[in-house]
Amino acid sequence: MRPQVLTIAGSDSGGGAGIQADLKTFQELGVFGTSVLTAVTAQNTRGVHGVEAVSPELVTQQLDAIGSDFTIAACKTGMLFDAARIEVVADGVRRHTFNRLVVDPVMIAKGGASLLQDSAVQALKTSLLPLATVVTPNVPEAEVLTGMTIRTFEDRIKAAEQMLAYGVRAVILKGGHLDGATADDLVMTASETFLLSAPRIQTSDTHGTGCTFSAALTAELAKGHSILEATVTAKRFIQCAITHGLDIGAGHGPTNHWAYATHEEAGVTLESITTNHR
Ligand SMILES: Nc1ncnc2c1ncn2[C@@H]1O[C@H](COP(=O)(O)OP(=O)(O)O)[C@@H](O)[C@H]1O
Ligand SMILES: Cc1ncc(COP(=O)(O)OP(=O)(O)O)c(N)n1
Repeated sequence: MRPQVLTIAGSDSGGGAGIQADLKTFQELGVFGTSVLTAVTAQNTRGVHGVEAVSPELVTQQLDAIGSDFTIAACKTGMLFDAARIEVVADGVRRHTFNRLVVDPVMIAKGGASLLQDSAVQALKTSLLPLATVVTPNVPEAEVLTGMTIRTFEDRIKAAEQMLAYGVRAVILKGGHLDGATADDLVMTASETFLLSAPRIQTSDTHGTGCTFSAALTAELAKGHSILEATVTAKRFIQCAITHGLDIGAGHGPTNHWAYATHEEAGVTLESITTNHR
């Protein structure tokens, strides 16, 4: 039987991010995708033009519909909108024992639109992160979660250590927003730290990179792979998807969810890092 997975996220009408990116990624990686919608955005490659949240009651009904009928091998969260939705999602994850949980702490879209209310950050930290197997912040999201300014490599290590202390099993601090010839993601568990790197692709077509990466990670965890194995495959998936972009729309275009199946991936490396933490 195919592993069944769940994404709890917002809809991107443009199809490059959110629920749509997650389901395309699940399909490409051979797992059966289900979804719980938290919000609907009117969105295209140019930006977010409108947002409306789904009621907490309907979020709960969706979670219960999935949890009572499917065997969810892994689950991810994306856009959660506000503290009320975070609380019902955390409650549903607990009640239905969705054990392998990837939290992509989506806060701001590439165009600058807010996808999470500022007042929801505390709920994210105290209600959802303690349930998470992996949290996958980009640098601005990690700054909000830790209250730190992240500039140097040391800052990234300290921020990841702080986020581990929120109760997650692993932190992937993504480097898409940094400069440099490579896009480097810091991967930290309680016992090990790694730098996962790939050549940085010069493109503005990076809409939905974070959603796609976390969905690929979720799919691979659902297949029973370790956090590290799943992370490496997710990096390969997103590297192919960015490298072979689709040039759709006039703004930040979507990545190519088909590319992993049809192209060789080149250049992903994993390096063990020695740090002072346990
Ligand atoms: N231009 C790029 N070239 C190669 N990899 C990239 C590029 N931009 C982002 N990535 C990678 O895509 C994944 C998502 O990261 P990021 O873009 O930082 O997330 P988000 O979409 O949440 O801001 C990470 O593995 C990151 O290193
Ligand atoms: C509905 C919805 N969810 C999430 C995002 C953000 O996606 P992300 O992968 O972080 O990509 P960018 O916004 O950085 O392109 C979104 N835009 N919409």
